[in-house]
Amino acid sequence: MSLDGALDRRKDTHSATLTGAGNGNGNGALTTAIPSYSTHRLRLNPNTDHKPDSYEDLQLEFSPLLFSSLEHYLPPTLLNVSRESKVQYMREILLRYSPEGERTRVHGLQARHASLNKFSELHLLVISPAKQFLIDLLSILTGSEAQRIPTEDYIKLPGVDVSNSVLKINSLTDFLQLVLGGEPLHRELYTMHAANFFVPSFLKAVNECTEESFRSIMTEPSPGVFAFEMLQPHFCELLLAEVENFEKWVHETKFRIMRPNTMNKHGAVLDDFGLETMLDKLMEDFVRPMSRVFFPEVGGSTLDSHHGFVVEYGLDRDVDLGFHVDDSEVTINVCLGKQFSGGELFFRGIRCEKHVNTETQSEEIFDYSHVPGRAVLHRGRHRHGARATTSGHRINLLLWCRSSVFRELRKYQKDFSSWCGECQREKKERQRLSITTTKLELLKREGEAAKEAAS
Ligand SMILES: O=C(O)CCC(=O)C(=O)O
Ligand SMILES: [Fe+2]
Repeated sequence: MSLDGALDRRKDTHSATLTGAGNGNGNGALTTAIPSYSTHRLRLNPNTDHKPDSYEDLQLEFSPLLFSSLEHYLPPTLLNVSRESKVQYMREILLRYSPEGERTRVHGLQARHASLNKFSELHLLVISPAKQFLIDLLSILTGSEAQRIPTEDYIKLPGVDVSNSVLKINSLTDFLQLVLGGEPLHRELYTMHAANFFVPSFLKAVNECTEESFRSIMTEPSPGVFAFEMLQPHFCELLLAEVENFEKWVHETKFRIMRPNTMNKHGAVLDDFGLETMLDKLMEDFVRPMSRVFFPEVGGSTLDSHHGFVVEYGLDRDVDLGFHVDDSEVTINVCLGKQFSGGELFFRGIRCEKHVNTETQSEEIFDYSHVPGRAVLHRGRHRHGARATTSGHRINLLLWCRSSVFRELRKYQKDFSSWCGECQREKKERQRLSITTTKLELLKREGEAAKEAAS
């Protein structure tokens, strides 16, 4: 692999749109022919600036408010088409939620039995930006007024005992998963059970939470790269099965998911299928304590958001990964399995934005071989890539952790010599020059003084 070319800045695609499958380019053809559902797309994040039409005057089988609400989620190209086209498009999507034969009328609205049963036991904590849409959709599905409890952002369903179960909905994807029947396979993964997830040595080190305790379980084979045993084999198996299950569901429902970032064609964003809360805990309670100790100068103690995903390599998947820096302050990369050869990570020194393409010094060259269950912790700005996985399948869990404080402060700084290898070298060079100049100046003065004394 060549490292000569310009290095990539990996960006996640997480904030981009969630799209349905098919070509669905959403043009005006919709007025004359109603394509099958598979061509209908919704955005994951609503366009909040869009002013929706009113549908109050139309005789529709769904609440007019639902159509207005759903409009925010239409693909951009559809926002300005005629109201009739939008209605057709949105009806098609809504009808999908209440397929023929499963439909019933509750309080004059359509509801889907299966969903109704599911929801009747649930207290939904909705964290999604799609909140209002979900509330409207819930009203449709349950046939009664779903209520938002503003202080907690819960949705309460009338006549439902909410004390026993709480289900978090983080995203529209979560919701679709629930409604369309894409149930999680291993629910125990969705809340943090540290004793089941991590190996005892890792738990002990985090509990003690000192540099000494961390170093006792880690190696630092190259400055700023820490490797340690972290995940239990059973947890890796469950997570692999969960990812497989999710991908099967995606395939069956023909949803096209967003890939983890700009450089992968395979893999999945774990946050998008309900693991966001668990991964947030992983960042807060496990990654941040380590980063506070090892990476304080890049916001390690103030990590406050994450992007969590899996990457999948093999000859029939992504094969390798080009030279890049992550869009993170701190990255934790844990190998989940399975059997593979190749796939080594190569590291080439830490750089700030200005120096990202500067030369590598020999002492910055380091290669790391992945081992299932083992984690690598490094700064996001540590330049790296992954060599080809030459046989089998390699699946890794990645958590890119970010600090908004660090990102804000960075805007006002120019010198990053506390972490950037090149800034450090430049600073040392400046110091060396200034010492030499001072020495020369002193010598000159001594010479002059000697001359004066002699004359
Ligand atoms: O394949 C790997 O282990 C590296 C993945 C990586 O660097 C990334 O996803 O940012
Ligand atoms: Fe990376």
